[in-house]
Amino acid sequence: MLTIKNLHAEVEGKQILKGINLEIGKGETHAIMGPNGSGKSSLASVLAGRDNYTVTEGEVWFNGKNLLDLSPEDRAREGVFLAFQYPVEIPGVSNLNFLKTALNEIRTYKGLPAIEGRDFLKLTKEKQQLVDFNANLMNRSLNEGFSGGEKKRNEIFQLAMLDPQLAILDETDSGLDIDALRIVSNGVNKLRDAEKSFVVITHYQRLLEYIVPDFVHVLYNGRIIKTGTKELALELEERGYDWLKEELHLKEA
Ligand SMILES: Nc1ncnc2c1ncn2[C@@H]1O[C@H](COP(=O)(O)OP(=O)(O)OP(=O)(O)O)[C@@H](O)[C@H]1O
Repeated sequence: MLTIKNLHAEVEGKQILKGINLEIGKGETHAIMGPNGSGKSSLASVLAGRDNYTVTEGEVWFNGKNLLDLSPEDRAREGVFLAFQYPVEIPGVSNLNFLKTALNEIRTYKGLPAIEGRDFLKLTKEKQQLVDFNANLMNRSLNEGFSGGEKKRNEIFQLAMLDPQLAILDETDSGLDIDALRIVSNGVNKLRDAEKSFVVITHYQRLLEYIVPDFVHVLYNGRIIKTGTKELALELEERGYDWLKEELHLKEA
């Protein structure tokens, strides 16, 4: 479903991604770990199409389409979803209106009619219960005044509502209390199925005890330097990243 080949990207003239290769199959969950500044969020941004990044080399294919040729909006309509590390507040736009507009954009793109008000409310209730999202937050302005954890939980609610094929979760666990971490992880697990793929960016192995990945990749200085299974995350938690640099004879970033 997603193939990344030799992806290089820069921001403000600085090379950040230096040859990423990654293959994500349908229904798979991949975790991306790596030291601060290694390029994890940059990879998420490039996949979502943030315009301050310039792709200088490489290819990204999503379900047979050249993702890099598509606008950020069309990537979202095609089924790529990014849960932000720092979700933005949009005062004056209610959470529900935002979701209805986004959902209808996707439906129109797929040639489907706009969702009926009644069906939308039914879907909202169903998904709100599925991911255990506080109903009171749904009518408020999008993320305005939400606590850090509420914003992260809202990202998962949006994910449930929009039902993308590929969800990229950028440090969704940061800022969550212990209960919220479990709730958010349960929400993600309920959304996992044979058709949907997840890329989970995290610093902590703890999250991967809840959302068990099929693969764990280590991103270092703009490249994936090691791939393993969930045991690799455990090893990183115990040993940090320095041993890997030594093992692979890598220079400092
Ligand atoms: N707009 C920008 N201008 C200049 N440098 C940038 C910009 N955005 C990102 N960078 C740099 O790109 C590098 C990679 O950043 P990125 O946020 O992708 O790392 P990360 O692996 O997600 O880090 P963290 O774990 O700290 O979130 C960093 O050195 C960062 O300073």
